[in-house]
Amino acid sequence: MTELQAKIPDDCQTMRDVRAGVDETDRALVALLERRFGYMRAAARIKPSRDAVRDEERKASVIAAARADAEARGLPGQVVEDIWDRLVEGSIAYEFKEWDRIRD
Ligand SMILES: C=C(O[C@@H]1C=C(C(=O)O)C=C[C@H]1O)C(=O)O
Repeated sequence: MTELQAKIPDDCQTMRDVRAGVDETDRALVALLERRFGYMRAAARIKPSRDAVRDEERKASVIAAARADAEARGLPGQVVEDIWDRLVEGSIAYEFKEWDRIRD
């Protein structure tokens, strides 16, 4: 990942500073999503059965870990849980598409 240039939040003095920080952070998050979706393509390649794509037990554990991590950092747990629910559902949909695509 490229190095971050924007001011840290506590050093921001203007909305220009804030928005530069938000935009830079968003680009970094999307780069991490690119990596995470790459693991979904790997899972689609590795899982032998289509039935294994959706794993509810793993989904619950991934979301609980994100929530616990967020709360330990002083972030709102419910917000992070909701984001992760959407992220994992989107990941599962992506993994299904990929599973079908490589076996067609
Ligand atoms: C990548 C996996 O496939 C799915 C995607 C998950 C995720 O986005 O974290 C979690 C559970 C699975 O339903 C997996 O089984 O670990």
